[in-house]
Amino acid sequence: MTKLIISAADLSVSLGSRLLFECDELAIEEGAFVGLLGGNGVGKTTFLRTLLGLQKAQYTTLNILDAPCKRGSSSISYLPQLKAQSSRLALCAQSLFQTWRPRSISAKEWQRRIDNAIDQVNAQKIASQPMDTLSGGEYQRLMLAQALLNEPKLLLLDEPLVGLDPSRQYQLVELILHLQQHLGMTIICSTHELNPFINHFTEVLLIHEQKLRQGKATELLTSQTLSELYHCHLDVVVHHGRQHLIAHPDSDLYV
Ligand SMILES: Nc1ncnc2c1ncn2[C@@H]1O[C@H](COP(=O)(O)OP(=O)(O)OP(=O)(O)O)[C@@H](O)[C@H]1O
Repeated sequence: MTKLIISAADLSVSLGSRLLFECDELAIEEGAFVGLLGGNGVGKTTFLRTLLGLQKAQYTTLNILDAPCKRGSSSISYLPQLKAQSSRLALCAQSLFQTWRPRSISAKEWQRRIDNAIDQVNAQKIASQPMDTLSGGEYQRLMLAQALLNEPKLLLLDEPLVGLDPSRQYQLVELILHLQQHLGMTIICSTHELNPFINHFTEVLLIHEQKLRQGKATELLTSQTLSELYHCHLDVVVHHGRQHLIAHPDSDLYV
């Protein structure tokens, strides 16, 4: 039987008196590649923060990696959403990553992990450059390297493709697939950029009308479900054996 990485029951998350989302049951299996989808402001980042133990939530069960959800698990890594002016650091990534060595890991082992993570995101050339001089896409690649330093079992990605050109987007998707398929990581990825991912998600979480819903990618990544989710006419079409999402902005909006 496949192991569950996340299991939750009766989960609900509110900010003050405002309910963001709730769900009866959630079960994410080890090795899944999960797309976390929903319109702006529905609570995707808040859901990821909930898994990290950073956001207060109500639940009867919320287990992650066989233990009750808690803050600071070294088996979970998080790549936050890139925001303008994210970096004011004059340090380069190599030096910055050195400062994050946990006491339990030797300097030699940590340096091996740093080199490995930087190699994985193909960022050797920019790892010695001050972080505040990097382009948005370069910065994002190094932040992904940072998320790999702990060799996590669960990787949470919040809009990882923002700021990347189309070629870099597809390269990053290839890297994420490598982490999932060859290193066995379970990955939850919030995104508004569906086309680079649509053929690869195995599972989908939708946040819509304050409900968090889970399903197989084949069941939920359909024209109807996505059109309802984003309140506009979207078609999932197959071209050369691959799915693509096409928007029809001039058609009547769904309400
Ligand atoms: N600290 C906070 N205080 C008050 N409201 C907050 C706080 N953090 C988030 N919110 C609100 O909670 C809602 C959910 O925010 P969240 O960032 O989780 O949405 P999201 O689905 O990730 O959005 P987007 O797709 O735009 O990134 C938003 O309306 C946001 O304004």
